[in-house]
Amino acid sequence: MGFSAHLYEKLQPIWRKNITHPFVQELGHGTLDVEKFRFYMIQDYLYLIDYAKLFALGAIKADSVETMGKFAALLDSTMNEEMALHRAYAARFGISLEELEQAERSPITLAYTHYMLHAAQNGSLADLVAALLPCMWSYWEIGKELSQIPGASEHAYYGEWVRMYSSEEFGDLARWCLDLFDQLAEGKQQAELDKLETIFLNTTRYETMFWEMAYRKELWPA
Ligand SMILES: Cc1ncc(C[n+]2csc(CCO)c2C)c(N)n1
Repeated sequence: MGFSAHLYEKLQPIWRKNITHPFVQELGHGTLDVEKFRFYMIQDYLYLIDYAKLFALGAIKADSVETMGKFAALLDSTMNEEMALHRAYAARFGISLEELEQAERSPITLAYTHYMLHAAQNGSLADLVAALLPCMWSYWEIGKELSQIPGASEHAYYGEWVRMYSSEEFGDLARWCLDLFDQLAEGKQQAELDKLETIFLNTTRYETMFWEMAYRKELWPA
C-alpha cells in the first residue's frame, strides 16, 4: 500500500468531513445560497494566488527536469484555467477584477495558505507535496461524487464548478500528485513519515475549515 492510501484509510473520518460538509452538499444539490458561493469565490481566488506559488516552489525543489516541467504546467493551469473560472464566475456575480484582487484574506484563508507556504519553503519536496495534496485530492473526490447527483453538472450556477473538478483532465493532475507523493515517501524514515502525516492531516483539516468559513461568510471580527 502506498503512503497516500495508508493516510486515506487512517484519516477517513476527518477526510470525509469535506465531502459531507453542508457547503459541498448544498452546492451539489443546487440549494447553496448564492451569497455563500460568492463569498467562497472571492476567498478562493485569494487562496489560489498563494497556492500557485507552491507550484513555483515545487519547480525550484524538483529533483528531475520532468517533475520541474510538471510543476511549471500546474502553475500555468492554476493561473490561467482555474483562476479564469473564478474570474468568469466573479463577472457573473458582478464582482470586478479589482474587487477580487483587493479583497482582504479572511483569518482561515490566511492561516491555511501561510501554513502551506511555510511547509513548502522550509521543508523538503515531500513536505511541499504533502501540503498541496489534500487540496487536489479532496476536490477531485468531491467533483466525482457531486457529478453523480442528477442535474449537478448542468446546474446554472454550480454546474461549471462540478464539471471542472470531475473532469478526466483534473483527475490526471490529482493522480500525478498522488504518485509523486508515494514515490517521495518511499524509503523515508519514520520521523519523516510522521512529519508528512502531520502536514497532510493539517491541510485536510484546513480544507474543512475553509468550507465552514465560506458557509458562515466569516471575516475578521469588526
Ligand atoms: C480551498 C481550496 N482547496 C482546494 C482547491 C482546489 N485546487 C486549488 S489549486 C488546484 C490545482 C489545479 O489548479 C486545485 C485542484 C481550491 N480551489 N480551493
